[in-house]
Amino acid sequence: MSNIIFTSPAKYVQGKGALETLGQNVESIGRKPLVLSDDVVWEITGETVGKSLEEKDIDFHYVLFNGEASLNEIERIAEEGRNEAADFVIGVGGGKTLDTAKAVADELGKSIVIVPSTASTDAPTSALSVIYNDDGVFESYKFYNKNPELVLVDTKIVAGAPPRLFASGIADAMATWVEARATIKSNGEAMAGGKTSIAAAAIAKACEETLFSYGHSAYKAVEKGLVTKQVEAVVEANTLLSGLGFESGGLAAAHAIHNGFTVLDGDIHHLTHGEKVAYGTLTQLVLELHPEAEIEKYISFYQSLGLPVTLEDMHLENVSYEDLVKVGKAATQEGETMGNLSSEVTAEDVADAILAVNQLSQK
Ligand SMILES: NC(=O)c1ccc[n+]([C@@H]2O[C@H](COP(=O)([O-])OP(=O)(O)OC[C@H]3O[C@@H](n4cnc5c(N)ncnc54)[C@H](O)[C@@H]3O)[C@@H](O)[C@H]2O)c1
Ligand SMILES: [Zn+2]
Repeated sequence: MSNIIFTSPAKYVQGKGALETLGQNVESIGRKPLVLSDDVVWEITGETVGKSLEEKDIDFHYVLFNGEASLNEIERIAEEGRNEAADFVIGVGGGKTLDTAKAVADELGKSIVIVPSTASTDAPTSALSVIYNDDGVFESYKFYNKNPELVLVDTKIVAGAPPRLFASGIADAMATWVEARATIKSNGEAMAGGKTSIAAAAIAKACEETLFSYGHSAYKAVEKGLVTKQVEAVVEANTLLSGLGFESGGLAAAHAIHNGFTVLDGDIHHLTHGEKVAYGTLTQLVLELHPEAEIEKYISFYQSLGLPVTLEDMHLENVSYEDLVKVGKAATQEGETMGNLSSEVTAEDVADAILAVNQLSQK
């Protein structure tokens, strides 16, 4: 019997204006960080990051992120880190920036500090990256020995990001309990490499409860750029609860189907990670034979957040059955987390369930 494994970052800080405390929170970690961020995010955060680090005499080297969490991009940035003798890495941005920053830190053998600029995924807390090829097709999960040293979330910045990203983070987080529950039921293994602890299960469950309670009002607040108590709760659910809950709780069909969707060409590539996960979650609920009323509760919640629940929403209204079987093949391939739902699910089962979600959502 394998062990229970629970893993987490050393420290999590969240609040309005938290970015101003970056310097004081990292001064014990190192003196010369490589800071990775794309141009959009750097425009929003660069001045505060710079000021906060300079206050503590921390001399940083900024590198512009090019947009894909690919092995080529990781190698390019790691090379800069070596040349600059960086002694730790700070990633500032969305999921792809953060995943790349984690991989760079691992290459350099240094600590990683994560500053999410959006609550769009549960990437911040985990000790893994999702790696794509340069064209954005899912390639693999890359695992590390250690979680981030620090995750620091400024809710003012996160709430100022496009509401679509916030809704995407809710979708990623809604998958957490659905997938952890399946992993527990099948006695599967979580991403952390062991069985699900009571702690991880409780966190995953609290994640879903928080989102059903406050997700919609938080989304409405973010549409107006407000940081309410509801927003704080949902940012915590999207980031901390979902992050701990998926990594130590387990992924199953929803994320395997998300990864499957990335093999398709076309407009689906313009959807966010969370949007594809939303449809994957509904597909998992169908595969699990949940009562219609239960699935409809998820569908209407997603609809209220502008998340995709039909094939048309997914830009797949003209998709062929063969292409859906391709998605199913990728989702059920050896090593995919579909095994945490059941090892008996076939590519055709996935294709049929994707179509069944579309039918349920038309009602
Ligand atoms: N490692 C993990 O544990 C894990 C978990 C979940 C998801 N992921 C990965 O995360 C990635 C998806 O991340 P994502 O959805 O954040 O997308 P992303 O990183 O591709 O893009 C985010 C976009 O939002 C913009 N942005 C970020 N903050 C902003 C702000 N405050 N204001 C305006 N624009 C802002 C960025 O410039 C960028 O264009 C996928 O690759 C997925 O596989 C990883
Ligand atoms: Zn995810």
